Amino acid sequence: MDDGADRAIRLINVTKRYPGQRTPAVDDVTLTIPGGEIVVLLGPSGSGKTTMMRLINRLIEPTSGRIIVAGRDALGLDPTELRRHIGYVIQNAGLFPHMTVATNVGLVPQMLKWDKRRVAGRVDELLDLVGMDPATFRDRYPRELSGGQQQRVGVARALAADPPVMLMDEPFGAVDPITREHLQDSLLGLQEELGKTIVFVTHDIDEALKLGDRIAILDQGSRVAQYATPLEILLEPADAYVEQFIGGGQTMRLLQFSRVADVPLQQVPEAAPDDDAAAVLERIQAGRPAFGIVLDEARRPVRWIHPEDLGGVTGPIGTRGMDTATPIRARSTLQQALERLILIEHDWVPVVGPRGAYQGTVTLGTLQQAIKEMKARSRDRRTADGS
Ligand SMILES: Nc1ncnc2c1ncn2[C@@H]1O[C@H](COP(=O)(O)OP(=O)(O)OP(=O)(O)O)[C@@H](O)[C@H]1O
Repeated sequence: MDDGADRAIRLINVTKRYPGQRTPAVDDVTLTIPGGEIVVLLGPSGSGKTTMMRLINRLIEPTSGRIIVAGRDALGLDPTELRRHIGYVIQNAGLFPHMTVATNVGLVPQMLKWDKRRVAGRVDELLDLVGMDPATFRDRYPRELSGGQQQRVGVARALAADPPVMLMDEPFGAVDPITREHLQDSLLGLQEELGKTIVFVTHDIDEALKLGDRIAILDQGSRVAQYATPLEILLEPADAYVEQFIGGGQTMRLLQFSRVADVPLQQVPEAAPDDDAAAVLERIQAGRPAFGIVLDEARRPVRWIHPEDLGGVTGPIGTRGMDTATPIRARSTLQQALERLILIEHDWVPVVGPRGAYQGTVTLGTLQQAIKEMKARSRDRRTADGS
């Protein structure tokens, strides 16, 4: 069974002291990055994040300590061999300006002496994967691309030899906020498909919360102030340093990255257009507030239905009721649910899962309750720990 252990990265008592520097850039750091996860290194300027990345792919050597990549001692491997197992993406993509997109993306396969046709096939496949049409983009030069497109090409290049490990050093730091969101979403989509071990460096707490399966919050010398899931960091910051990093707005952040799928949804009576009006009326009258949802034969939400829609009606309910408007997906964040609730006329939104099938309903009350419970659980845990 693959539990990710063979793709993990381990830093064991790693120290890096640059020549002539009084304090080490990385000071006795021990950290395990589990295989198949996105681990975000979050820390202020100068905390040694880039140094850690460069140590992992052996662009620089540690002063002391051990680094294990995918089960092998990185220091015992030939650096070129090691870098074949590690994709590296940096800010501004680091594309070679005098090479076309195709040449940039195909660099590593070419180095590995793949034949021309295989390289070309792989380049097109990768451009597709990062959402760029190969026919449009393969012969362009980096200067003929937007910043976001350059980043996508940078990601494609890093994925070229299908490395199990990806190091991403502020890859989206230099693009506008909207492009940045798109790039983050497409990274999450890619990761769902590829399951790489990804180390991702950022200054931005929101980016860290959105992307990280775990986040390592670093202080000077890469001291690990806290290493935990986004939820744990928000609910139980380890110390004042971490608290200051999270800043205010803890509740907004909980809404921002918690998913609708993770909270208990309200269940309301369900009906089909063929159901008998009197029977449906009886079922929905019992609820508080009294309403139900009409689903089509694929369980997709169609209409909300209230007692006043059904008074005196005989036979099937047919098209009575009010359109549900667009449902939200279970994968949406609570913040997206809140935004939808504020924008629409009624106070509830249907939630759908795969193939648009109805799963439950979200209301302002659902959101309020979910946040209260998250906070209470964390308080209880802290009390139980005696901390
Ligand atoms: N080649 C070098 N020679 C000497 N000192 C260096 C070198 N590279 C980095 N440093 C120092 O090591 C420390 C950590 O630098 P590093 O670039 O790893 O930090 P960082 O967390 O990535 O910062 P930023 O977020 O600003 O990129 C800094 O104090 C920096 O000045």
